[in-house]
Amino acid sequence: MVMLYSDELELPKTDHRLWRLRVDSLGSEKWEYLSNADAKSDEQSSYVKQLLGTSGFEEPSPIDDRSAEEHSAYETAFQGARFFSKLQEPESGIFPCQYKGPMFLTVGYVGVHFCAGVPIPEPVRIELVRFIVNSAHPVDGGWGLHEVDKSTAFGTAINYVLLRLLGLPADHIVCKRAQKTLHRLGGALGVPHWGKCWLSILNLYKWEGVNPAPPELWLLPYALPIHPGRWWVHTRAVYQALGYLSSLKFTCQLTPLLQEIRGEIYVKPFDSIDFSKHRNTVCNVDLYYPHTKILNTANSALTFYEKHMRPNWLLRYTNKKCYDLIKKEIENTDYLCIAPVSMAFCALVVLAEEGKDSYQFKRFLEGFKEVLFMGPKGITVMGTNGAQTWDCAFAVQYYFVAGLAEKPEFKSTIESAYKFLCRTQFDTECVPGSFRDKRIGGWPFSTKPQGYTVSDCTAEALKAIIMVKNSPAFSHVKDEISDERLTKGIDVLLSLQNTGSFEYGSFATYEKIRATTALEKLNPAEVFGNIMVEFPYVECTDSSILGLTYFTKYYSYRKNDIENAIDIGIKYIKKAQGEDGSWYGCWGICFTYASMFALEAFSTVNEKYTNSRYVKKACEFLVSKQRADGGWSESMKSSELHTYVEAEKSLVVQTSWALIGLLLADYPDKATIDKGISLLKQRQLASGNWKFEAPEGVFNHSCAIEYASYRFLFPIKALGLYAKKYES
Ligand SMILES: CC(C)=CCC[C@@H](C)[C@H]1CC[C@@]2(C)C3=C(CC[C@]12C)[C@@]1(C)CC[C@H](O)C(C)(C)[C@@H]1CC3
Repeated sequence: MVMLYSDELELPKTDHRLWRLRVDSLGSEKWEYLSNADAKSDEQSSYVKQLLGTSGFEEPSPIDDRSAEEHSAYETAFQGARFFSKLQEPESGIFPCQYKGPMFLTVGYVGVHFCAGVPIPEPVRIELVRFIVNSAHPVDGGWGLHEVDKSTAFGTAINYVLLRLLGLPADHIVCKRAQKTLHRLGGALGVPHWGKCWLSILNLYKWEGVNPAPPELWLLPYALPIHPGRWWVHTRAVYQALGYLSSLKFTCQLTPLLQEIRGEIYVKPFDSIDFSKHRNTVCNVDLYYPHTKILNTANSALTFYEKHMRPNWLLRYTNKKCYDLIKKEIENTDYLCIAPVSMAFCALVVLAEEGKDSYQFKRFLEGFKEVLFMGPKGITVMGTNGAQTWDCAFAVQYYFVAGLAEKPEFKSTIESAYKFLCRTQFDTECVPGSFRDKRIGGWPFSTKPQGYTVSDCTAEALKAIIMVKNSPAFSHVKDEISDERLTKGIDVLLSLQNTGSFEYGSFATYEKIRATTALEKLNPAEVFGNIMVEFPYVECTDSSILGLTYFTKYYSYRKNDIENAIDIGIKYIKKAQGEDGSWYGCWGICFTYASMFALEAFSTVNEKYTNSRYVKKACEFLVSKQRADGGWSESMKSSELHTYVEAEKSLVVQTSWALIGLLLADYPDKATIDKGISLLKQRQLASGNWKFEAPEGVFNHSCAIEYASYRFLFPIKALGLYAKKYES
């Protein structure tokens, strides 16, 4: 076991044998801490034992005593699948994972509890502290936007405040180091917009120093491109609630503890600061997307309007409208809201409107349990309430690709993941007036109650389901979902393709692109890129094509529409290819991830290395990045800098992505592929596990996020494809 920083410091730790993960049939994941007595009659699941390293996890026995290199690719995939199947929660069918990385989400959970005066359960408090301490930068003791980032003012200020609110004294070594780093970065005045909002909510900053997020935007005619109903769903959701909170200058009561913290996070005395002068102060280290001139002008005008012109009646009217919209969001997502950032802001709005003892606020407190996730380093708030649908869809597909799905060892893994996918399809529409599209037939990224269709999640889930439905080995469950329901999925998918004036043929994430990307000029978040409107994403376009092409193999429903959609989708991908043959990926790291998806999409329309110049160029790009040890290793820096940057050493997931691309493209040089395959074999432990190496995912160009299942899913696929092609 690695010695964690929190252990070195002898910080309190809970008894990891007492944690249980409760998963319901719709995939909601909630951690519980039991008493010793209760724990005796309630065994930890296999997943939890493995994750927390408590005793009793039964590792698969080694294949035999030959060395890793001597095993075939098929045997390696098989062994990997044996391990991975043990991480499935058998009842629900999901593969839980601590979907962690971002370091700006826990403030939502702690902030809401603090504002409402609701105590955080002691075991959770202890583990929240551990997680933050264990994620501190090893050199300077600060925190960044995400776990593997350099220290920034945002990360350091917010996580410092959290540690203090969670009970760590200011003279604790962890706080002292962090404070020093924060001061070196100029103190909390330099935190970006969302950080300023949180600090203001916590009475540690003043709202007059925060750029406006006027709720009045909701009163504009929808025809205007700037109407928030046209923004990217996440930004829309965050600013809807923030508009309400900031316009009311929502803030919690000043306590002696807060007064102390006020004295710790700035480089000068709190009372001497004129906050109104710091709306645009952002620490250089934090800045990813600087303000445009037009944003600064708009902010100045709006600040003037809010201070001198906004009538009270108008504010009351707009906030009522905002609250109505928030209530709709709550109803559409069963209190989860689209993701934890907006969830916390919405919880505060509900606290303000309905009070701490209301049913609605209590539901939020319950809902928060679903985004907290325990791990060996402690507890953190995840990027979403999990990655359930996404991981199940891949698991089902890749076991099939590798020829494993129908093996007796794995039939129950596939059956329960498939049933989960069938249960997760949307069967209700959103409340009218929510600015949401039709969703019946679609699939989410996480769970059905979360309620948001994602294009590629719909496509990948559809594909996985069709595989099971058409496999004779699973004929007994083929009626779990009707063909008609699949056609509804197709309807949703087709409805998501951009066929208007924006980025013809592409797919975005949750909705069609609703306004020009020029709106990005008004991006106020400072630390993220591409957040204002939906964008054409190559990965989403590729996955959607995969779903559509696979569907046409078995069904003739809307044949012409689908063929046309595939055709314009492929054309879009060709147009989006970079000079060097690669594509920039937005949700995985980075050029390797996107190039794999593109090559897979091409392969389904029979464009391969020998007959397509696009494919040939993409293969050449990938091959040019192979390292001497046969592996690939793209770094998170690629996503930030938009140019290929290599990490220190070859990585299992990166290597798998590159290999999958090359294998599906029928890249002719087997020796190149062999070298990559042997790296995957060597990196596998005898149990079938592959060690976690580096975050695999990313969002908004700047924030890394971990997909814990990828280190199994993609090697299994790569090895399986190889075995099918080269091993008889
Ligand atoms: C800027 C804000 C609001 C931050 C909160 C975090 C969310 C925006 C992130 C966390 C997880 C996240 C990266 C996700 C996605 C969108 C943005 C999310 C929800 C999607 C659904 C986009 C489409 C992708 O292909 C894929 C399905 C992989 C991801 C999954 C996670």
